[in-house]
Amino acid sequence: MGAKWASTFRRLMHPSLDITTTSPSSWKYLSEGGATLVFAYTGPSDERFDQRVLRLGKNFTAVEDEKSIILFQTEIISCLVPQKHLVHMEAVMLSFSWLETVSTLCASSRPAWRTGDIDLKCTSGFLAPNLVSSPISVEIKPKWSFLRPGMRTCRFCMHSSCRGWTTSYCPLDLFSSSPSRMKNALYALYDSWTAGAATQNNFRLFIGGGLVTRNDLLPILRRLGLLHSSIAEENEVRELVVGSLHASLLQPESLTLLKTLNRLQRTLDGVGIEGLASLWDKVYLGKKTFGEGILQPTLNEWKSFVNEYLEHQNSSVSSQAQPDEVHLRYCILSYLLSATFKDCSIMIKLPDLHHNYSPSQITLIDLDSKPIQRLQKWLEQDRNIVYEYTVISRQKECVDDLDMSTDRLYN
Ligand SMILES: O=P(O)(O)O[C@@H]1[C@@H](OP(=O)(O)O)[C@H](OP(=O)(O)O)[C@H](O)[C@H](OP(=O)(O)O)[C@H]1OP(=O)(O)O
Ligand SMILES: Nc1ncnc2c1ncn2[C@@H]1O[C@H](COP(=O)(O)OP(=O)(O)OP(=O)(O)O)[C@@H](O)[C@H]1O
Repeated sequence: MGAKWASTFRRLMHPSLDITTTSPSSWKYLSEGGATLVFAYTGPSDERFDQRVLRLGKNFTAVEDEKSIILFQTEIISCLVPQKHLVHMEAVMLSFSWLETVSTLCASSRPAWRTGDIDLKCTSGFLAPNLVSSPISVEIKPKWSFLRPGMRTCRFCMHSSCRGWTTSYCPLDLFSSSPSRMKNALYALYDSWTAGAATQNNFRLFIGGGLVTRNDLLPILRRLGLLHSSIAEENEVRELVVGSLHASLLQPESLTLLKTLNRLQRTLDGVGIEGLASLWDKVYLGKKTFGEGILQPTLNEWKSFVNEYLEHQNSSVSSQAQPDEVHLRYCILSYLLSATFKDCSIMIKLPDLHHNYSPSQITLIDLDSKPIQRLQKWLEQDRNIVYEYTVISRQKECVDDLDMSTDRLYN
């Protein structure tokens, strides 16, 4: 056991911060996803909590415990993504009654369509830096950034069409490194956000530390003095937000991060879910259904996997092609990790709306490991998406500029 790992582990097993010493009302509901709820600290100044968020797991979801989540990020994800684009997380102690009060207090702030509640039985949660405490921050959940071999339409565009979403956002534009295509992607994200599709979660705007809707946007920008008095039209605000975001994503650091995310998603996807299912059949010869009896990887297994993956990446040696259990396990872990990167979000702190030159900050969040039991769900989901999409008469052609030649692993 390395010294760094041992000290991380000790801190995780014995979180020193007891959050129940703060008032539950000091934690303001900020946002949520399918598996967690996130609260911002708004209580009396306290250096342990100022500018921090608390992330709490939901019940009825297969979320790993906080210690495993943190170790997965500090020991595994940090080998693949530069630390400057990751949040530092810290475990904190919780109690049933404290969580119960937080749950009651936040009920009216949550979107009606979101299911699940705080898991009251959790004894620890985690703190992370508040990435939306600056005047303006944007969250983009970019989703799958590459075209699967043999496909003409990307997974996101097929999926949104099947869900009846009206959006022209295509992740391949966002990841293209082409300024004009990236700008189109940002306009598309912004426009579907202003169209008010509540369940579309690819774009969120935070102003003054809170989530805003299209209706709040102008008044809040004015109230916080973030808008020149000459700006009166919503369309002008659209130009300012997209322009500022565009400038921020065109900075070398942002472009490199987008390339890294694209390459991780693409290379870890490996043989794809169909390829994985057929590899499974070759190994088990019909004796086990896809994913049956499979165990969540341990931290050590993840470490070995990442080492092997990085070796293959740097030497361009492809993984062993024999259909044996070891190779199958490698491909499964690879796919599982790709699922994490396909579902993460990018948080961008914008300096302001009127100056596009100041440095912004770009961070990846939601890099938890996915439950291995989802393999069968992913197979069925992808088959359904492709099946439903193939009956559509006017299929979209997404453009994937695969150019990995200039994109080296950062480490
Ligand atoms: O399957 P997808 O692509 O729809 O992704 C799910 C997301 O749906 P989305 O397409 O972003 O609306 C879904 O997001 P929402 O709950 O819709 O915001 C979750 O992120 C889900 O992962 P988890 O349950 O939090 O581990 C995601 O599930 P996984 O595919 O990561 O298992
Ligand atoms: N460090 C942070 N600072 C500010 N806001 C955050 C932070 N971490 C998460 N959030 C907000 O909370 C939301 C939920 O967090 P997160 O994406 O980690 O949860 P999740 O349940 O795993 O999401 P999903 O269902 O999309 O996988 C994010 O979409 C974001 O809006």
